[in-house]
Amino acid sequence: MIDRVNRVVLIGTGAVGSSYAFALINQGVTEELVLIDLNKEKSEGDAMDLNHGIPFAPSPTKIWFGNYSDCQDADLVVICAGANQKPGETRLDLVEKNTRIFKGIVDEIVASGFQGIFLVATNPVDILTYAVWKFSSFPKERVIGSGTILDTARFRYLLGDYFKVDTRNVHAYIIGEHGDTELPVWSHADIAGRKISDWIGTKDEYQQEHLEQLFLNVRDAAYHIIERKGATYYGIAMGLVRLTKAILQNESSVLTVSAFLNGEYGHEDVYIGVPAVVNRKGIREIVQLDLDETEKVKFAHSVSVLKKTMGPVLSN
Ligand SMILES: NC(=O)C1=CN([C@@H]2O[C@H](COP(=O)(O)OP(=O)(O)OC[C@H]3O[C@@H](n4cnc5c(N)ncnc54)[C@H](O)[C@@H]3O)[C@@H](O)[C@H]2O)C=CC1
Ligand SMILES: CC(=O)C(=O)O
Repeated sequence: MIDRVNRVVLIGTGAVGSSYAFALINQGVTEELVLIDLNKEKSEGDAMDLNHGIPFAPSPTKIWFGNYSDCQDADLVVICAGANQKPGETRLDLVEKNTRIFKGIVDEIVASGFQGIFLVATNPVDILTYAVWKFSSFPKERVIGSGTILDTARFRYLLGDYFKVDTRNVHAYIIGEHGDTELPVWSHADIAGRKISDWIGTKDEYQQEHLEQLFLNVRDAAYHIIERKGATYYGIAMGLVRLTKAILQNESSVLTVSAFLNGEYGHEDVYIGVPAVVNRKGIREIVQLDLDETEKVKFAHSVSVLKKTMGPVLSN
């Protein structure tokens, strides 16, 4: 339970940021929420609008349009600022633009005296989480990216839908880059303790090729949504609230986040999506799944694509 006043500072109140703010107050997760955006008018308007919903919230949240000095007393700074993908663009296409934006933002946050935890959602999220770690010089445990939390949620949702079971009984992870090289960990995917591979064939309609297509729908979900409505935001907003709760309420929950690898999974010096135990201190530990050979190769490919992309941008 919350035993002190928690403050969350949100940088970037666009589609993702404002959806996060809305979901956060609806779940009564923090006592204070500060909104910051380059577009001050929008951010100020959001603070007014959200405050008017507080009488309907499960518990009060004090919300205001603020500035970087408010980060000094923050427990968590969540960054959703920056460009999003236009139809046809990949997340990696955003790397240069958003890294430049992040340098300015992180410098301001650090200058405030902030001592809490960074949570990054802006894309390409794995590389920008690495950039925050590098620009801030914070301990790696206190810099977290949303990683594949959304992809894992999409995977569980689609598996639950396919097998007609509650998604909360589906235990399955998407790991790797939050992007085109991500992979499903089929070797450790189960429903209620029974491996997904064992469900195949138990009914005529359960077929392996359907699962392959299901994963492609997970991997390409952002493209499918962006084609239809220009951006995705509700899913990630709820994922960010889930992470916020795990952190502020010291849950030690296992969530797939972008975490710094220092030998885990046989790789180092990269932020990438893996299951990790998340609590008030940030990332307590990475959960190392015993990947099969195919999964190891795919994961290594994902690591190499991230390193190759961020090399020219973050090498100095
Ligand atoms: N990690 C994930 O799973 C997901 C990540 N995203 C990413 O989240 C990011 C934000 O997406 P949207 O909210 O749709 O974009 P948006 O364009 O609606 O909002 C971006 C906001 O950032 C603000 N901003 C830009 N530069 C800033 C600066 N220097 N300081 C403060 N604020 C600044 C803008 O004024 C704008 O309000 C994108 O990079 C997008 O790709 C989106 C969905 C899922
Ligand atoms: C945009 C994005 O990263 C997503 O919806 O997965």
